[in-house]
Amino acid sequence: MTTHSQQQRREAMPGSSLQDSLVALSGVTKTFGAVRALAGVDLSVGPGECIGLVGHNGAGKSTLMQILAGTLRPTDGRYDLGGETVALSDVSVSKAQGVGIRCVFQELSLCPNLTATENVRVRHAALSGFGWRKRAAKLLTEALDDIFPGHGISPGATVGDLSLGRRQMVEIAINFIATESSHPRLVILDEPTSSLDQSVASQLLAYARRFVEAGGSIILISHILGDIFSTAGRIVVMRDGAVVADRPASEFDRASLVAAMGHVAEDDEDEALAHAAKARIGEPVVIARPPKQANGAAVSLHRGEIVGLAGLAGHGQTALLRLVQHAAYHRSRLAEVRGRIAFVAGDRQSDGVFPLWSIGENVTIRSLPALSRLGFVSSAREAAMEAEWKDTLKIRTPDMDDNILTLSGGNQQKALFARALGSDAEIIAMDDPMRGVDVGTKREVYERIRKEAGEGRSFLWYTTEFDELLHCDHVYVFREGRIVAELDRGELTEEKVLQSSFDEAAA
Ligand SMILES: Nc1ncnc2c1ncn2[C@@H]1O[C@H](COP(=O)(O)OP(=O)(O)OP(=O)(O)O)[C@@H](O)[C@H]1O
Repeated sequence: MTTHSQQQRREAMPGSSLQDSLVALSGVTKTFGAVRALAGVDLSVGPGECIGLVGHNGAGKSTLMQILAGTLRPTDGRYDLGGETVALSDVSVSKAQGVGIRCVFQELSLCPNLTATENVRVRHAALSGFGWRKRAAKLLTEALDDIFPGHGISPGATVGDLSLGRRQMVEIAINFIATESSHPRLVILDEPTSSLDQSVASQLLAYARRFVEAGGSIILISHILGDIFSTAGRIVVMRDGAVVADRPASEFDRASLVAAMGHVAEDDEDEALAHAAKARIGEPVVIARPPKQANGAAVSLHRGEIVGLAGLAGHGQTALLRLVQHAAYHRSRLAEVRGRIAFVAGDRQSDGVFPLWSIGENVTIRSLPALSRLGFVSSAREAAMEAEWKDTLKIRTPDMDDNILTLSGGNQQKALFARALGSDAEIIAMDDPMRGVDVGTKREVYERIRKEAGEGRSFLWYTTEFDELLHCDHVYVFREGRIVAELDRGELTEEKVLQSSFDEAAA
């Protein structure tokens, strides 16, 4: 832990207190043009440590990790690897990898047109020569078996054909592979559970604990505070580019951690839990039957309702949302949609963000007809909409004209929310949209969804987080592409959802 007194000692005896650490940063700053992403950060990581790194969207967590992993150079400060100071101009991925630092980034970095085995080869150059394919496949399968028992992933599968969750599992496994020339000593996991369903996420966190017990180090970034508390021995809190707390996890509870991040402590949780399911009145605005459903069951959504789609990831929920979206514009024998619909993508990289456009353009694109007069888009109205949503969802940027990719991951997701919520759509379909969104913003979005549902908007919401289902009026649990249970708000429990998700007989 980098306490104040350690800091003073470090200043008195340069380098001495850093010698035991695998990697240590002091006074590190990073600027991107006018944006100061890091404002003098100290962080050291020793062997056998699991550090939970938390903070609001745009606090600087990913930037800090990119510096640790050598993919970004600090603007200023000091960078020590294995007790040796590295000149800032020499900070590089190969130097960091040389001491065993690996990073699983938030935006997946596998090559989609290669197989999982070939991606292992890309990451581990040592796997070359005769028989590399066999060796790489074996190492990958062993790592997957160790971390995600029962994963069902074939090493010969093309990555682009795998679900987002499975791609994430391959990416994680690749980073834990040890070869003759390289062993993982510090693995950075930047929101690793955001695309995994709960049972797979638990496997990963259990593996992380075993890795740390065996002397390895982990930095875990997550907005799911339960993940942090169950896994980290030490918690580092970042706010506006600075570390504002760095203490043993046992010294925090949920409320003090949320407060340290700068969010208002939550006291309104019960409000969500207490609300009763809305009575279903009139005709549904959406009715959709999964293609594999044999018994006639269908998802129905009424005006002003929040309907949740639950179950393990990849069991047909996203496919149903796509079916509904398609049916809004084309005739379909499986789905009927009465009303304008907007979609909030979960896989923002491939489905949501227009990467060459500005933040503002990404927000307003769905609303251009409403912002136009006599066929011309009014730039004043466009700017007003951008300003309103920047403020409402606290999108952290100095300028909405900046490219969308300059935003942190969570802030990109907020822009997608703004696009849908700010549009004139009567129905909002959401594909596990809260991935990577910080605790404070999530609460504001939940509140907004409930308020808008109260005013008549309808929400069809696929989520992998059980707590989010508590905001729904009705929940449909999916398994193997079919609806296997329908639960009213009053009868919803985590146990029932899990039971239906796994129960063979239920199908
Ligand atoms: N390439 C870039 N160009 C301009 N600004 C950037 C760039 N990368 C990051 N930033 C800015 O740096 C700040 C920190 O971003 P960072 O991604 O580190 O945040 P984070 O804490 O990881 O957020 P999240 O929880 O949303 O992932 C943000 O204001 C972001 O907009």
